[in-house]
Amino acid sequence: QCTLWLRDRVYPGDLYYYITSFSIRVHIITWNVGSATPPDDITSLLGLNVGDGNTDMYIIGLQEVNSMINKRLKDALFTDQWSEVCMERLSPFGYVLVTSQRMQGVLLLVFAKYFHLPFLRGVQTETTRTGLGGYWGNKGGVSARMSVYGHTICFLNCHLPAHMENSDQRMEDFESILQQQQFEGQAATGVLDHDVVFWFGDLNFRIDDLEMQVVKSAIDNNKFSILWEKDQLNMAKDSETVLEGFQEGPLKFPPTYKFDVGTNTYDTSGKKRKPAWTDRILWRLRATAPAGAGKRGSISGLTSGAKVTQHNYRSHMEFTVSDHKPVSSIFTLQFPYKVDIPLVTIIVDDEWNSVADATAIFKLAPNYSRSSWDWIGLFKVGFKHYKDYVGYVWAKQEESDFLRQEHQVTFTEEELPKGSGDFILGYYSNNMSSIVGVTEPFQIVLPTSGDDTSSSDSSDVTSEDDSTVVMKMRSRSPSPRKGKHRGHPSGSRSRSGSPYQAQMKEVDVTKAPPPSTTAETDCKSIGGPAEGSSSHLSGPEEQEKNSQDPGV
Ligand SMILES: O=P(O)(O)O[C@H]1[C@H](O)[C@@H](OP(=O)(O)O)[C@H](OP(=O)(O)O)[C@@H](OP(=O)(O)O)[C@H]1O
Repeated sequence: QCTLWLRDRVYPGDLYYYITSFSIRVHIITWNVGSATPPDDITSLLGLNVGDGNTDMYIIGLQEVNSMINKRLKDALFTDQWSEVCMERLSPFGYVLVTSQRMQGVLLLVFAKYFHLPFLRGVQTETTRTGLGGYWGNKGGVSARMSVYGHTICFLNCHLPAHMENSDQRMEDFESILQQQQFEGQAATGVLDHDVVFWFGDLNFRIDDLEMQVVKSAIDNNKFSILWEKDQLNMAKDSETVLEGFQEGPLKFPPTYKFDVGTNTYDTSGKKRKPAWTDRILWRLRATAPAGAGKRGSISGLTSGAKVTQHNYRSHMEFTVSDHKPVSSIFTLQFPYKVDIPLVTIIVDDEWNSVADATAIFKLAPNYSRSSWDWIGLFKVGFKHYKDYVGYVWAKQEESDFLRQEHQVTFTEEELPKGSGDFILGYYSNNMSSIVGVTEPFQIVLPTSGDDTSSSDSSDVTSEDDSTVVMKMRSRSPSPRKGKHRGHPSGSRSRSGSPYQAQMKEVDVTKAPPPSTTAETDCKSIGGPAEGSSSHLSGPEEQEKNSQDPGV
């Protein structure tokens, strides 16, 4: 989890506050899965068998995820098998899918421990196709960016062109991805503007010059250093400006390409590909501001000082379903300060023993911009994503509550699970499209009367075109709240269906650029970087709602 300690005091302008240093642990995986279905057990890939439970985030970048499988599942409103298996394995350990992005076979999944959700803000994703001169998404990059406790991080998963002779093309495509991926917001518009960038994927760089025999003999004798200097990416690091600042750990594992499927034997097919480290994980810290900057409150001065420590960088030979081996790396990211004031605080009793106990109090931060479409979800511990709720209530504020600091919500019997279990409450901000407040786990022990209402997984998949598929979560219930619609809190218009449905409706009708979120205001107010927003709301629909919303 986050370690936190007091380090220093600074006086930026009139503000007086503490700088705290904290760290998060990030586990990154890249794997060209070669259109294979997921293996039964990916425990060792995720390190769940050996981990100390201190990983805060999992970032999983896959390439060559079977598009045909996705197309079939898309019709059935399910997600792809790889996303499913990752969620299945990680959710029991408290990891929730924060965001995902898919472009044909290139898939990026971002997971975090559920209690980090309120501090992961401005989540946005991007895709860039570079296949067929930019028209086809079989090659390219998908990224996810966010601020993590006030520090901007971008994860970029690429599948670059194959083959020995295409080293220059790979570099060109990488540059083109960097140029094209622009996020909304003031401080971090491009990938390289983020405090920390992780770049990984099947980058497809090969080992130049050396004969097959030499390469294989170096591998057999664990003399990888002979190969390092002929690795095209290593060579490019010396000459390509765009690679300045990118760092990579030593390649102490055998080349991860190309294997006969089902074996640990390098390619014996007619193609006879030379082994290569095609699958890589690199990172880059944003250039530190000049000395002295930030003393009087410069934002750039305060965003510098991030430190990345790589704990391991390895391949996983035990996985044989693909012609590539997976590669993983674990990092600690250390930052000089931490934004940890949630926008919404929810207070709940330790136990709900009867329906009458099912209440909670929520408090909004003064700068939080609420929407009348905000809701509070009841999640079973081990939930997979923010739509994976058992029940929900609208985060209603009565007009008479307007000046009060605290607001109460009540769950009715139909929103509660039967039997007992551990649950949390999460406050979903419609403007920010994310959870902005969570409780600690509490127990619900209610009389059992029949079926288990814990939700089952499903997700919606929307497609902008044939090559880009964006997964958006939906309630796990087959048809959430069908036939038991809850009224809208304003009372002036009723809303049927789930909060998800309400949100999707708004997404459909809004085209205007999203507004800055209060999260960003929050960051700025303590000197953090201004952020982009992933909010989908603004424009007429929102204005119409605001005019009816007692809380706005
Ligand atoms: O044609 P594009 O869309 O570029 O895709 C290529 C081709 O399928 C390559 O096969 P071929 O060599 O028959 O052209 C294959 O190389 P290998 O079969 O050598 O692996 C590449 O695999 P990756 O190297 O895994 O990306 C894959 O990315």
